[in-house]
Amino acid sequence: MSKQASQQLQATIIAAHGRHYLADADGTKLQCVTRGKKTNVAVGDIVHVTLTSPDQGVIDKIAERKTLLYRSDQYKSKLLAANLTQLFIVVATEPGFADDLVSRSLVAAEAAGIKAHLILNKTDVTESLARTRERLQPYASLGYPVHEVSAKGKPEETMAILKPLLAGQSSILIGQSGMGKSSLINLLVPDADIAVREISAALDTGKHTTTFTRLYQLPELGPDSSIIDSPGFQEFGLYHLSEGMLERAFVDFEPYLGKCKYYNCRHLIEPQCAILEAVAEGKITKMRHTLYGQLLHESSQTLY
Ligand SMILES: Nc1nc2c(ncn2[C@@H]2O[C@H](COP(=O)(O)OP(=O)(O)OP(=O)(O)O)[C@@H](O)[C@H]2O)c(=O)[nH]1
Ligand SMILES: [Zn+2]
Repeated sequence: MSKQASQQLQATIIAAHGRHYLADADGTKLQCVTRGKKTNVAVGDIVHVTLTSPDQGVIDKIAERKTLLYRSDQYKSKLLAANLTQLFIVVATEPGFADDLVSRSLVAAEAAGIKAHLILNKTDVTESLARTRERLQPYASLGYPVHEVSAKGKPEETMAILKPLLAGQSSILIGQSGMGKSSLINLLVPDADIAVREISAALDTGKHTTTFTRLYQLPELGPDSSIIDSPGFQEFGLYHLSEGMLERAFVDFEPYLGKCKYYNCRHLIEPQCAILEAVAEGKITKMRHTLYGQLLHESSQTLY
């Protein structure tokens, strides 16, 4: 009699907390750990798991990723999610949103090869609607779609707008705290709260915290439809982007790249720089160029 081979399964990582992961293998939830001290697994990863008990396993292999979204600080980069096809930045009429965070999210999406959209929530707050629309105009001009919704005021209309956008896609919602991200998730995933409690228990996060990224399948929108909810954050560090990646992640720079006098132009103070000329002519906004300069500076500060 041969010893029974330990069973291997393919699963999707649906939540991560430190080195503890929760994976979904055709509906069965598996608590997983990595071998050694590796923390290179992201929510959305397709993994091969060797079972150590009916609901526990070890991650042996990560399948090749289609995309990988990061953020980073000076010291390390952090995997946000794998295999995304699109990213939604949630902003609201109230409280006000930070342009810096929106712009950084757009740059991160471009660098990862992920389509980016904006969602303007709380359109029922009419006092600040016109002003917020105005603030979003520069992003719409860059070609990023802006979808107006009201999770609390018009839940059905909101669902009707979002569902077709999410069908067949792997999406992530990101945004600052208070924009209504949880309200949108609760509309799209009615039992999200229960799932969060289950995940917290399985990952032993200690309390019913929502400070972890988690993936929800959206089977009613067709196969391969899922949405990832990430904790609200106030910063989006992009220290990991190289200079070459940065200039390409600014869609508004595209028509001018390769047209500077110096092939290695950094577009900061160089003479006959096509980007600086476009800024002077108002074809690239000062806000975007300033952010580019800031990100270039950050990318030179990495300690890893
Ligand atoms: N007026 C109005 N308020 C909304 C709407 N959507 C959400 N809110 C409110 O905005 C507040 C924040 O909503 P949440 O869904 O908790 O926001 P969040 O972005 O998940 O915030 P965090 O949980 O802090 O990350 C709550 O008081 C919601 O009731 C909306 O469409 N209109
Ligand atoms: Zn230049």
